[in-house]
Amino acid sequence: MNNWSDLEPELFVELLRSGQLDAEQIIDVREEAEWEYYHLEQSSLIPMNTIPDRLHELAADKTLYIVCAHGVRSAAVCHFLQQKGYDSLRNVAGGMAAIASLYDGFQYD
Ligand SMILES: O=S(=O)([O-])[S-]
Repeated sequence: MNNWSDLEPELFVELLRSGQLDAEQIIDVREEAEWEYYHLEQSSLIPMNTIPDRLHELAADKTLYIVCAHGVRSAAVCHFLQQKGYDSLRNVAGGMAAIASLYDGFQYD
């Protein structure tokens, strides 16, 4: 059974705007260069390939919103974290490309 689900970017941006999410909850799993190109202030950069070594940095008691560029890597990370026992995970569908456009009209790619 899946312990994670996709979250539509519109709903994610609503949560973001309402100030309900903190940087500990928004995990950006892209690479550093992608992060430098565009990122959300209130997010944490933990590139996908570093996740296995950095599990201790992930809050186990909060819902985690996993983001990447388009939602592919983040889905893989959700799958991995589920196997590690995390049970409140959201894969933000469409990734930063969708979020950037909805949140501040930025054309990501
Ligand atoms: O970031 S991505 O894996 O969706 S291209």
